[in-house]
Amino acid sequence: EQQEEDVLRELRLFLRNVTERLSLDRRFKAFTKPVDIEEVPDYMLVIRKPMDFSTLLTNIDEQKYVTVGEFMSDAELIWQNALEYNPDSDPMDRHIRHRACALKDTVRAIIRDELDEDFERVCEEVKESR
Ligand SMILES: CC(=O)c1csc(NC(=O)C2C[NH2+]C2)n1
Repeated sequence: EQQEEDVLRELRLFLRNVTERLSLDRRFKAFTKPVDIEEVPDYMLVIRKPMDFSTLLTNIDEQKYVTVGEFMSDAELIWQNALEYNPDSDPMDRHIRHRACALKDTVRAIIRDELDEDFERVCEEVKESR
């Protein structure tokens, strides 16, 4: 009913705000768009489920996420994929792993500081009722 639509609209506003703030952070530039196959041809062979901020925003607008937990499952792919694709000791791999770890800690801190537990509980109840 209407109250449910109000809750999901507020969720989308929160998730868009978080994702847009991450997209503006220069440390996370490598994560803003899907990896370019021309530049990194073997990426799709190694990474089964690519994810990036622009895809998160599209998913939000397509109302894919009913809870913050569902959003986090996709958001976590961004740093998990980067750690998987860049395992070596060479400086470039270490650099992107450092940024992936910074992204993980940044997202977790934002959710801890800015998501009201009661709000997420209401979203979970909407999800269970569907
Ligand atoms: C988004 C992401 O994880 C990414 C984009 S390029 C890249 N890694 C490299 O280009 C090479 C450095 N060792 C492989 N990782």
